[in-house]
Amino acid sequence: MTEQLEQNTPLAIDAQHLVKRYKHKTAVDGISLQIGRGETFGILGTNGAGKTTTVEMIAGLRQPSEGSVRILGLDPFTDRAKVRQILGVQLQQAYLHGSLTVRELVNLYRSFYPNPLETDRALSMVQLTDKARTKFDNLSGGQMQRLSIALALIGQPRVVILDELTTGLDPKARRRVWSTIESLSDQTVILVSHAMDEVERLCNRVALIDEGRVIAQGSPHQLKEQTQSATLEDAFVALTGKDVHDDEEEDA
Ligand SMILES: Nc1ncnc2c1ncn2[C@@H]1O[C@H](COP(=O)(O)OP(=O)(O)OP(=O)(O)O)[C@@H](O)[C@H]1O
Repeated sequence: MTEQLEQNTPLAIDAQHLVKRYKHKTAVDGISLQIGRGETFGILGTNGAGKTTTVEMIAGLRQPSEGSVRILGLDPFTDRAKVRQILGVQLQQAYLHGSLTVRELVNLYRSFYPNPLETDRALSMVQLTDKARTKFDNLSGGQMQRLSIALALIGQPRVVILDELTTGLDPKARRRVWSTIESLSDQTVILVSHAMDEVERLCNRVALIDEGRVIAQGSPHQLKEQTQSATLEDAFVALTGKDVHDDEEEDA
């Protein structure tokens, strides 16, 4: 079923004119993204730009006010059960049962997928082998983060959404996670990030989001060329007029 879909659908993600309105705020204001199979696609933007809302709508976790999403041709709302089998998601805050151990959580997530990674392989991939018997609540922030990455990848999903992949990890752990992401073969990755080095290293294409809209899109190299910038961070500042670490309150 999934194989058939992939042959018929060149795009891994086809998001058309996504809008999310809250009572006093339009968080996402007409975002369209077309992401090909096998791409590692970065979503960059300042705090409050609408990145998380966008990927939550793509993942079927937040209902759009307008627009549509297809993941390998499937609608994440109406084809929820099928999408669950082909999609892995790492969100900024992991809502996991704190009294379960790391191994129990990995085994629980394995049970959701038809062809999951072996438990021990998943644990070693994120250097949590020696924490297998530790309860989630007793992990450090970085260990929780690494577990959430393992859980996003456990089902060998065709499409993976990673929101703030390595925020809070130490430099060594970041590099290991990057290698893990680089080793994913033919999976499609959407990476929401503030870290320019991470985006530049991992992503073949990037969308810059500002105030709920895509203001620029292209490879990191193209964005630098377009703005005659030496670094992606400089390109970001040139295109948005903001620093990537600006807070929305400071812009108001
Ligand atoms: N449930 C909600 N109700 C009202 N406003 C919301 C809600 N969720 C998000 N927002 C607002 O929508 C805007 C976009 O939020 P979002 O979390 O998507 O931004 P972001 O780009 O992911 O930011 P960050 O980098 O800080 O995570 C923000 O102004 C936020 O305050």
